[in-house]
Amino acid sequence: MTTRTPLMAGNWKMNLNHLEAIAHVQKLAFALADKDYDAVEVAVLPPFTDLRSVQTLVDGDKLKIKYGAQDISQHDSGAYTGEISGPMLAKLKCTYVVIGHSERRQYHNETDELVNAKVKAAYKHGLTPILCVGEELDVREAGNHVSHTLAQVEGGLKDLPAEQAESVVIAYEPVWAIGTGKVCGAGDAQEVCSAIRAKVAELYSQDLADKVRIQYGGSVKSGNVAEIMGQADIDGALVGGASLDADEFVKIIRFREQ
Ligand SMILES: O=C(CO)COP(=O)(O)O
Repeated sequence: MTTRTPLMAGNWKMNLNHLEAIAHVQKLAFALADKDYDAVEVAVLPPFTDLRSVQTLVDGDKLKIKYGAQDISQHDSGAYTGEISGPMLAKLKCTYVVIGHSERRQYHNETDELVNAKVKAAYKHGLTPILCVGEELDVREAGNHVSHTLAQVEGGLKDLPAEQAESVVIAYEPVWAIGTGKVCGAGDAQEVCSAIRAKVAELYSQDLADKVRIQYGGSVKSGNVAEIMGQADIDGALVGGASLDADEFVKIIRFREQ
């Protein structure tokens, strides 16, 4: 059985300017410094405009905190006003990039085809995708949450070679649980996450599927993280709102101490 290091990632969404980002990462680093947190990988996912500042801080102070972006263009360069490319993110030494977040699917009409192109663009430039999948409320109420989510997994990973797929992070984020305070029950989240792992095994192999980290996201807080992390197929959390409060995010990172 492969041991997967949990990944606790803070998706800041469109919050914190670059000065606030510096203060926030310093606070996190300070709070995490007194104890070893090697057993958990920690990442922040700030807006693009903060990345250079976060990089300078992480590099300068040799912090173990990793960072990444919230989106990537499928193109390497060219006339794509407002877009940010893989080479630009790689130059900033980003480790991760969020791809296909439900807010981008919803407000920017991102399709599985585009998400798949972005996943490939990330790997082309040495970035690890955090591929977001998950159903809307009506889909869950109709009982189609598993098939809907698995179709997104299959679409996002289409034609991706095994050497790349084995390092992908998949974030299961039921849309109805994002920012609503309605956390998906741990058992319900496990049901979908185990189905995601089975789908990855079907697409590649059981061995590869055992290496892939699957996160849960949607109203994760210090009060519910331990139960979520207690599930066999949940290897971390993608945290929105609660990651903007450094003390709360540190409690989430230290879920084992609860
Ligand atoms: O969308 C999310 C993380 O990507 C979850 O957001 P909340 O934790 O604010 O519900």
